[in-house]
This record gives sequence, C-alpha cells and structure tokens, in this order.
Amino acid sequence: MAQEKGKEKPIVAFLGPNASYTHQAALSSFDSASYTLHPSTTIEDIFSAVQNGEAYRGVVPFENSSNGSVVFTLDLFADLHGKYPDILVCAEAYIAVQHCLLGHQRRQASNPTSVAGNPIAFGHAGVYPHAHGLANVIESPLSSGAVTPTSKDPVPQKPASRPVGDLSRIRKIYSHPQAWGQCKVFLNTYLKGIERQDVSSTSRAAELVAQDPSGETAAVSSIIAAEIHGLKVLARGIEDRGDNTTRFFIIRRKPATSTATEDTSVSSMGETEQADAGDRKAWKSLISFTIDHANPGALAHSLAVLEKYGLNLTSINTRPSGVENWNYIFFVEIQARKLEGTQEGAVNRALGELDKVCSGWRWLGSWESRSGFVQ
Ligand SMILES: O=C(O)C(=O)C[C@]1(C(=O)O)C=C[C@@H](O)C=C1
Repeated sequence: MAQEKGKEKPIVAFLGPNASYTHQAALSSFDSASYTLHPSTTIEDIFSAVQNGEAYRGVVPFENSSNGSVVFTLDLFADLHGKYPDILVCAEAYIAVQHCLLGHQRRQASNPTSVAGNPIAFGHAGVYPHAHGLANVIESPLSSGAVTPTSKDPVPQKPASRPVGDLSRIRKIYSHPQAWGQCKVFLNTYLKGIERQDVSSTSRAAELVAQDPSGETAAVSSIIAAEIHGLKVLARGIEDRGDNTTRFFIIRRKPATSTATEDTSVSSMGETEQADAGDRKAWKSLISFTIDHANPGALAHSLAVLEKYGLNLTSINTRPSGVENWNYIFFVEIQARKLEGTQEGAVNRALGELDKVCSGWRWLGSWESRSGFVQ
C-alpha cells in the first residue's frame, strides 16, 4: 500500500470531527506517533477511503450496548451497489460512552446556583456518586412530564443525572441519531418536545453549537468535545445506562492475493485443526447472506449449517435487501475465524456448505475478540 511504502505515516480514517467517540476508538487502537488520524464526515467516506486505498485502515461505529446496531454501517457492509467489495473487518474496539448536554451557559452573577465551568464536579449518578444532592443543581422548568406517575406508568424511569445549568432557553438539540436512543430518559424528562436535529457525529453537534452564540442550541456530545469547543457542560452522564458502551470495527482492504495475509498461518492439517479449535472463543467473524424468501426453511437451513460446524452464533441482524420489499440481507457474527488460503477450518467448511442453501454470502472478516476490554 502506498502509505506503507513511503515515509508518510499510514492514514487511519475515522468519523470526525475530532472528539467524536469514533476518534476515541481510533486513538485507543492506533498510536498517533505512527499513524495519521484523518477525520471523515461520513461513515461512507471511511469505507470509500479504505476501499480505494487512500486510507490504510478505517474506524467505524458498529453497535451500541443499549441502542443496538448502527444501521449506516450495516448498510455499507450490505454493499447493495457493489462499491465496497474488498472491505473486511480486521479488529474491534469498545469505548465507554458517557454523553453530556453541552451548550452556552448564561452567566448569572447574582445566582449562587450558577455553574459556569467546572463540569467535572457533577455527573452521572453511577460514576460520580458524590454529585448527589449538590446544592448548585438547577431544576429545569421542563423537568416535569416524563417522571410524573401515570396509571400506565406508575413507577416512571428516572434520569440518571440532572442538569447543572438552565435549560429553559434551549430550542434545538443537535446530535448523532445513535445518541438520542441512548439518552431517552434524560431528554424526555428535561427537554421533552424540543426539536432534535440529526447531524453526522456528536462532535459535529458540539461544533455547530459552538458556532451559535444565541444560547438556544445544545448538543449531546462528549466531555472532550466540550473542552475542545469551549462549551459548558449543562448535564453530564445523561445516558440511560451507566454501562453504555459502543463497539467499533477497524476495517481494512482485502489483500491483493488471498494467501498474502498478515495473519499467522499454520502449515500442516493437524496444526490447523488445533489452531482452529483453540482459537474459537478468541476470534469472531462477520458473515452476510441472502436467502430465497419463497423457500420455507431457507433461513433455518442457513443457520443449521453454523450449528453443524459447532459455530457459536453471537448476533444476527437484518437490513432490507434492496432487491424487493420485505426481503432482507442477514448478518451473523460467530465465535471463530476463517482460516487463510487453502486451510480447512470450521468456518471455511461452513461457508462452503452455506453456498448450497442460501442465495449468496460474503465473509466480511475475522478478528481477535476484544470484548471485556472497554476503554
Ligand atoms: O457521533 C459520534 O461521536 C460517533 O462516534 C458515532 C456514534 C455512533 O454512531 O454510534 C458513536 C458512539 C455513540 O454511540 C454515538 C455515536
């Protein structure tokens, strides 16, 4: 690859601008002394840069522990128009996501409860228990509603954190669409009915709010974005769950020949089998496939192939196939890896057999599991 040969550092594209959670994931996986981290505007830009060789690797969000799949990424893996035939997942990263509400805090010199600055002192009930009962928490005028008991919901969910600033001037909130679903309780409690605008990332949301001095906009974004853009933290730890985590994939371009790989290969059949069995739990693979929807049992037969080879299925997702309404492309993740070249492991054999029962399939990569390594 051009970047690897020359003196320039290899480029790693991530969903920017700087201070996005994807940027944090990129920093957790690539040393900035050895790689040039390049912010991209969309996830599609990252796929393109990796596919056409402009970037050595790409970092993309894949799923969130409380809000589920990042459908933009799944759709790019579905690749309905054949634009990204060589993209493979080669690694994963987990980032603990703690969202903040960022904005411009009006200075209220005469008000002892004003908190212009020092966001660190306040926060998520689970992470910063000392923040409970602080005198300088301002109750928003919008704080009724979602927490009011009703006959349908006699014990309504309580938000995990409370505002530390006045939210009454906020007329519009910006964020990445994934973030809304992670902060439902806080937003429905304190900012119910306020217009929400989707933007390309949480850090872009912070950038937009920083450019708007009216004080009428706010962003759901990270504490790092607040620091970079000089925004006030109006509430910290606003996600519904204290263990909110997003999983990211590192993508690469398929090597030119299937035998030329960076993976360690084992030569004899016996060693291969051993590596395959021993590696199973430590590795994961992503496979997509389509089926003939008119054929009863087509999905069951496809999944039965995985069972036959003892492959543990850990997730299944679907996206519209793009061919016909209500037809889907299926994505499965399994705990095992496909062996390189002509080596015959369980995944290799299962794929050979899947070919006979589904309409089409694609192996989208195998990588070492990092679950349990949340940064
Ligand atoms: O907007 C960002 O900061 C991102 O990195 C994207 C993204 C996502 O798509 O899931 C990443 C982590 C959070 O779950 C919210 C948004």
